[in-house]
Parts: sequence; C-alpha cells; structure tokens
Amino acid sequence: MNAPTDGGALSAAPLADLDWPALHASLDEYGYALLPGLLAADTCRALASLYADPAPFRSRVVMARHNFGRGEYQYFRTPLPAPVARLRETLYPQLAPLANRWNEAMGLPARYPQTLAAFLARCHAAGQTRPTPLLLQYRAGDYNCLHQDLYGEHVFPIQLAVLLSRPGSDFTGGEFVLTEQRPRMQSRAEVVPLGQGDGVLFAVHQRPVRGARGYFRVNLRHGVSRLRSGCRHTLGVIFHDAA
Ligand SMILES: O=C(O)CCC(=O)C(=O)O
Ligand SMILES: [Fe+2]
Repeated sequence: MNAPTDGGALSAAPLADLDWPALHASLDEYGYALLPGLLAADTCRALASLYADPAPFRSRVVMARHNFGRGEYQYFRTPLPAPVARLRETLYPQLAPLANRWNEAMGLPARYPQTLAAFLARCHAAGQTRPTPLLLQYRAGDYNCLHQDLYGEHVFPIQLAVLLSRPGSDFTGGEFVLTEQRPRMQSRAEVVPLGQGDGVLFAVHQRPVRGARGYFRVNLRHGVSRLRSGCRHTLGVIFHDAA
C-alpha cells in the first residue's frame, strides 16, 4: 500500500534556481550550506504526518535503546514519498562534482557517477540495498547525540536534513548542531538556525580544509540539542543506501 506516500500535496519547491556556486562555496568554507524554504509548509505537514503510520517505513529506531540519544526515527521503504525521491534525485547530480573534488583533495579514491541511479547501483552491488531516507521525531527532553551516518563501505560525503516543524511554536530548543574536529586542535561547534521547510546540506564524515602544506581532513559530526518543549520532525536524506 503506497497510497499514503504518493499524494499530490507532497510536492517539493523547484530546485533549478538554487545558487549552486554559492552553495558549494558554503560547503567548502563551513562544511554546510543552508537551503531556505526548500519545502513548502503544506509539504512539511504532509511529510511529518506520515510518521504516525507505519506503512511507508521499513524500520523504526528508538534512540535510547542504542544510546543514540532520546527520540525516534523511521527509515522509509521504497517507493519513497514523491518529494523525498525528488529531493534525492535532483540534489545528487548537483553535489556529485563537489563530492569528487572533496575526495580528490583528501586523497580518497572514490569518485561519484553523474546520476543517483548509477551511484545506488554501486551501493546495491556491494550489498548496501536498504533505503536510508528517514523521518525523525523528538518530544520534550529528546536529543540526538553527535554522530555520522555511515552505513557501509560506500559513502556519499554530503547529506540533507529538512526541518518539518516550526521552531518557537511547534517546539523550543532542539537546535541542529555540527561539530568539526581538526587534527591536533580542539573541536569547533556550529549551531545551524533552521525554520520550517529549511534544508541544510552538510558533510557526512569528513571534508578537506586547505592548510599550509596542501589539504587536511576535518572530521564532522551532527546532532540535535535537547528539546525544551513540543514536538519536532525532521526529514533526513542520505544518498548512500545501507547494508
Ligand atoms: O533531526 C535533525 O535535525 C538531525 C537529523 C539527522 O541526524 C539526520 O538527518 O541524519
Ligand atoms: Fe544523522
């Protein structure tokens, strides 16, 4: 039964007019880039409301059981809801050249094909067959520990999160946090301010930073600070599939 996930109301805003050179420059400089107003409010509400129905999902994770934090998430099954599939397919080709440039700078051998289908075929051939896009749900007191979404050998180095709820009215607290660990230096934290429908593209694992003698690798983690009140939903779009 795919009916609940295919509704026409779940349509994403056009992605063609995004300023990709500026987004790449932000990812290069800070390890993340903001996509304000990526999803319309009605799309956010429609996606968040899917959480209550188990049908669109392949599995559910209660974070406290794994010491991942507090709160829960569910991984979508295929076919993905239309706006989720569309975001994954249309963002990937814009990000693959940046991913290739990053890997080259970091001395990592993987290079990414031009289409998501070709990259997923590679994941699937290596046994990474399970879809990774997910919905997260947090209530008062919940949080998401700093982590990296690695699910096997094949890793696409950038991922997307979209805030589906309204900060200040649906929930308070619950800020999206990124930390960067530089070699032989103390870690640096960045809070990314998100409104409903805003997306953030960010480094999954590592990114290159230019130093005095070429590039070095910076290690990134992301998480969510404790919710003070209310309920917060997020859409996560990871490009590699899971083993
Ligand atoms: O809820 C959030 O903002 C973070 C979600 C997350 O960890 C992810 O999308 O991978
Ligand atoms: Fe995550």
